[in-house]
Amino acid sequence: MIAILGTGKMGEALLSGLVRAGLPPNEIMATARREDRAAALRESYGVRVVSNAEAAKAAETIILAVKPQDMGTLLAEIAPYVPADRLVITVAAGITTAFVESRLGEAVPVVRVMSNTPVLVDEAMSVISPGAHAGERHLERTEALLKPVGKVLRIPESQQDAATALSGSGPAYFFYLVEAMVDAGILLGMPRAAALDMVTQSIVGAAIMLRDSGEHPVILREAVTSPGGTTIAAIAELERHKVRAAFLDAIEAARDRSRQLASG
Ligand SMILES: NC(=O)C1=CN([C@@H]2O[C@H](COP(=O)(O)OP(=O)(O)OC[C@H]3O[C@@H](n4cnc5c(N)ncnc54)[C@H](OP(=O)(O)O)[C@@H]3O)[C@@H](O)[C@H]2O)C=CC1
Ligand SMILES: O=C(O)[C@@H]1CCC=N1
Repeated sequence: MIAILGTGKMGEALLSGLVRAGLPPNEIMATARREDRAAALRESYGVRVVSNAEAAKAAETIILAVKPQDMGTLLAEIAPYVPADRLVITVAAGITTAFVESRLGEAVPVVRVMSNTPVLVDEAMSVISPGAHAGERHLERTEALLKPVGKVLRIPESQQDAATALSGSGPAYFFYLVEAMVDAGILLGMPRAAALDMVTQSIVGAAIMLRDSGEHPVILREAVTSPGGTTIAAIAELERHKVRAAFLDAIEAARDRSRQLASG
């Protein structure tokens, strides 16, 4: 039995992935804070929505998917019901395995995961790190859960905040870029729907080339950038506005915010 505690956006994305991967709904439990949310989850996935205590008691694998700010309260609630033979997976930004271990009060195996919302289309990037009491079999169990919904990479926990900033938040940067490019299309007089189509297909095409060609992004960009042409005119403006420096600063700010989150 697998339980997802705090089934919001990320918890539901993981839940839907488990169901798509063929896990029977009667082997999944979910928890929610509001009854309307609980009813919606029951209705959409056919899973049992129960209390946190009930889920913690019954599940061999417990996935903690509340916001970092709610993690202390949730852990205090479930601590009496989590013996050391369980696997606890935390997907919250900034929450360390040590934070979870210290509150569960037993030698509970904890694996920290940072995934992202493309889990909804089986294209997640999930990075995983073991806590003090988690071994190879716990990592393998975590990988088995996450591999059907995307790519999984093991990283040292010291890199989790950076990974949160890069791939956890990453999809938001691309959506933001798409918004900005569509606005540019509107500025140039393009209908919104056509602009969105053009930008979306360009980002999908570019992403697939990047993933499947094995080429470095610089080579791929250079192939688009004709001497004296249109692309270099745009790139000159991006450089003038220090877009690369903005990305470096932005992702560093996200990493710093991830580090702060465990302290509320
Ligand atoms: N969104 C994303 O792209 C990603 C999010 N994450 C991580 O996932 C976690 C959840 O984020 P996200 O899904 O965006 O946030 P949400 O607010 O959508 O999800 C959290 C859910 O937990 C519920 N909740 C809070 N406390 C309890 C409790 N004690 N018992 C039961 N349910 C509870 C909330 O209920 P209510 O609706 O009533 O507030 C909410 O539905 C965070 O820790 C975040 O860092 C990680 C990677 C990507
Ligand atoms: O914005 C956040 O805090 C979460 C963590 C990574 C993506 N979303």
